[in-house]
Amino acid sequence: MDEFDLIHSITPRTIHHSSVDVGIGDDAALYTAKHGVQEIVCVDTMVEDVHFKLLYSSPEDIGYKALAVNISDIAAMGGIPKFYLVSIAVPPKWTQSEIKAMYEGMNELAKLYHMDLIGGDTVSISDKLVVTVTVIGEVEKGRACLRSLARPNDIVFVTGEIGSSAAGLSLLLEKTHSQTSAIDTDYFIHRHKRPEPRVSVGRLCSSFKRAALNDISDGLASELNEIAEASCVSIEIDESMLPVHSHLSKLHPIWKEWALFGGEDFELTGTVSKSNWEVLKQECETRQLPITKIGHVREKTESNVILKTDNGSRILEKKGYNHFK
Ligand SMILES: Nc1ncnc2c1ncn2[C@@H]1O[C@H](COP(=O)(O)OP(=O)(O)OP(=O)(O)O)[C@@H](O)[C@H]1O
Ligand SMILES: Cc1ncc(C[n+]2csc(CCOP(=O)(O)O)c2C)c(N)n1
Ligand SMILES: [Mg+2]
Ligand SMILES: [Mg+2]
Ligand SMILES: [Mg+2]
Repeated sequence: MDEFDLIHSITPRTIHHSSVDVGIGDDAALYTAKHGVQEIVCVDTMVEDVHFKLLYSSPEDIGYKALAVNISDIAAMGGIPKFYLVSIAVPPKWTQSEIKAMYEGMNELAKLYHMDLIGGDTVSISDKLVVTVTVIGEVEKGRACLRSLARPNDIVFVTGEIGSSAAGLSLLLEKTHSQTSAIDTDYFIHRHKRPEPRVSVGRLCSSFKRAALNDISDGLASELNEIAEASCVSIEIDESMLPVHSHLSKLHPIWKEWALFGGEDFELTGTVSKSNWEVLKQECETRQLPITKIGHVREKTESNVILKTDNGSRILEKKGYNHFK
C-alpha cells in the first residue's frame, strides 16, 4: 500500500455542498463561508515513535510541533490561522501535569498567532500517545495559494533552509555524531523539534493574483512533485542553489539526501511569476524572512521534477517520507 494511492482511492467523486471550493488534494480544504472569505481547514496527526520519541521530546515539544505542522498547512494555502481543536489518545503512564505541559507547548505558538483553542476530544489508548490537531483559518476569496497554480516560466523558491530537521532527527536517533564542537548540533535538533511555520511568507504570496505553495513535510522532492502534478507542468531546480545551513555538509556525507528527501522542514516551497518574484524577494528582505530562488517552471515534459547538478541533470522522483513504504 502507498499513502498517496490510499488517499486517491478514498477521495469522493461527488460533493454535496457547492460551497466546497477545494476538497482532498491540497494542503488544506477550502469552502466559502461568508462573502469575500474562504475558510481553510486542515488536520494532521502525530504518533509516538512515528513522529517523535519520548526519549528526546518533552510534552511541550510534542504539543508545539503538533500545532506547528498544522499552522504550516494554513501557511501553505496563504491563509491566517484562527482556531484549533485537539484530539488526544493518552496511554495510562501520562500524568495530568504532562498533558497540561503538552497544551502549554501548543499555547506558546497559539499566542504568537492569536489563535483560540475551541474544542477537541480525549480518549485512552493502551500504548502510544496520539495527538491530532485541526486548524481553521481563512483567506481572501480567490487568493489561496493552491498547488495547481504553477505556470511555465514561474520562478521556483523555497523559504529558510532545508535538510536541517532531518539532520536534527539523525542526531537525536544517534545515526549521526558530530566530530567537532564547532558544529552547533543543538541548532539542528531545535529545527527538528520546533519548526517555525512560515505564515508571513504565505500571506505575502496570497497578495499576488496567483501563487502555488506547498509546505515541506515529506521532503522538497515530494512537495515539488505534488505542485508539478497538480499544475500539469515540469519543475527544474538547480542543486547549487538549494539553501542549506553552512554546517550541514560537515555533519554527514548524506546531507544532500536530507535536503531533498528528509522532510519536516516545514518551510514553504512554491512558484510565482517573474515580476511577482522581484516583489516577493524585496518584501522578504525588508522583513528579514529568508527566501531563495531555486529554479524555474517549464512546460510539462515526461519528468515532473528535474534536478540540475554539476554533472548534468537527473529526475527527482516523488521519494520522501511515505507512511506505508
Ligand atoms: N485519511 C484521509 N481521509 C481523507 N482525506 C485525506 C486522508 N489523508 C489525507 N487526506 C487528504 O489528502 C490530501 C493530502 O494529504 P497529506 O496529508 O498528504 O498533505 P499534508 O497534510 O500537506 O502533508 P503531511 O501530512 O505530510 O504534512 C489533503 O487534502 C488531505 O486532507
Ligand atoms: C521517531 C521518528 N522517526 C522518523 C521521523 C521522520 N518522519 C516521521 S513522519 C515524517 C513526514 C511528515 O509527517 P506526516 O506526513 O505524517 O505529516 C517524517 C519525515 C520522525 N519525525 N520521528
Ligand atoms: Mg502540507
Ligand atoms: Mg496531512
Ligand atoms: Mg506526509
